[in-house]
Amino acid sequence: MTLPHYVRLVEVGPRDGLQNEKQPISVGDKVRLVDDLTDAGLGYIEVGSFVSAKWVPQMAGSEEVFAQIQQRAGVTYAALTPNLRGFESALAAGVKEVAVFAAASESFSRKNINCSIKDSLERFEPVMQAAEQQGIRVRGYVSCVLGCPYEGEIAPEQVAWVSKALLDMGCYEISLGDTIGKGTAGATRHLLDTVARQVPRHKLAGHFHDTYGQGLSNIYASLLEGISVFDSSVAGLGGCPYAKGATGNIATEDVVYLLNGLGIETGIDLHKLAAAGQRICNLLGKTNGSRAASALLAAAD
Ligand SMILES: CC(C)(COP(=O)([O-])OP(=O)([O-])OC[C@H]1O[C@@H](n2cnc3c(N)ncnc32)[C@H](O)[C@@H]1OP(=O)([O-])[O-])[C@@H](O)C(=O)NCCC(=O)NCCSC(=O)C[C@@](C)(O)CC(=O)[O-]
Repeated sequence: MTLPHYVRLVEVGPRDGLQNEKQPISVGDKVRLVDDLTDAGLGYIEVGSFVSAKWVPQMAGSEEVFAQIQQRAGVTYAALTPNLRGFESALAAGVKEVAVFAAASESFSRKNINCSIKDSLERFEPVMQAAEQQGIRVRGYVSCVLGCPYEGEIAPEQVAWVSKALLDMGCYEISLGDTIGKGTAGATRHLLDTVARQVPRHKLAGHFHDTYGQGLSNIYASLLEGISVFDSSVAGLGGCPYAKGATGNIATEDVVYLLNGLGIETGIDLHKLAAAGQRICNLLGKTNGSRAASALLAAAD
């Protein structure tokens, strides 16, 4: 398998990265992060989510964040919407692309969005219809594709089934989430091989959390399987409120460093990205989760 010439990165730091933070983060600080990421050359930024503030308090204020960010032409600024109410709020905030999120695990689905997988797909139907009417593209997420914090192993066939359901519903791309970061390169290849029988590879994206330190190798395994879209989080921020112990996504800086080494184009300025990641880490009082950024910043001192 030849590697792709271009990889599209979906920056999920402002959403997946910040949603799990315990301390309050001001709208201004979220806006600054998104603007820094735009300036670093990210072409797709998941800015926030329109979910219940009781469930995920940190995402309250997404409307204000959308109102205040400096949107650059050609960059996609997206939001998560779990139901029609969320979609309508996103629309009112001027959001041009949304994502719905399902799970391959029944238990995780109930913990995360308080309903079964089947009910979640039914909830997404009106979102899909409204989005089509408004000309808004919808991305689909599937969580727990390489393991569930409540059920353990998840059959790849189950992931394929949920992914196909989202595709058939109208999602233009399906992001496969290793929510607990337990997957290995071997498991990733096996998963992709199974899912690709139901969903074409060019419609799949990889969303790897780095809990077990396997994120980069899972991305490389996915590249070998013909996947060219990856979600990542600046400075490796994040976790999942419904997956105990899960760390952030693989750090965007580390992915860019990997891709640069493979001669794969991303259009991202690694130095600006590293500075953006360090700025938000300083603000949160966190250690930078990107090895590449930490090394670059230390070398520049
Ligand atoms: C889906 C619901 C709302 C169902 O929540 P529910 O309690 O089943 O639904 P409900 O309709 O009974 O609503 C409960 C309350 O929420 C309100 N509500 C209802 N909808 C909305 C909305 N859109 N925006 C704001 N408020 C809303 C509604 O008005 C009501 O308010 P109350 O009457 O109690 O004051 C809830 O479970 C929820 O918000 N869950 C959030 C889950 C979440 O954001 N999880 C993290 C993102 S997913 C993720 O991180 C995984 C991913 C994508 O990164 C991939 C991976 O790594 O695996």
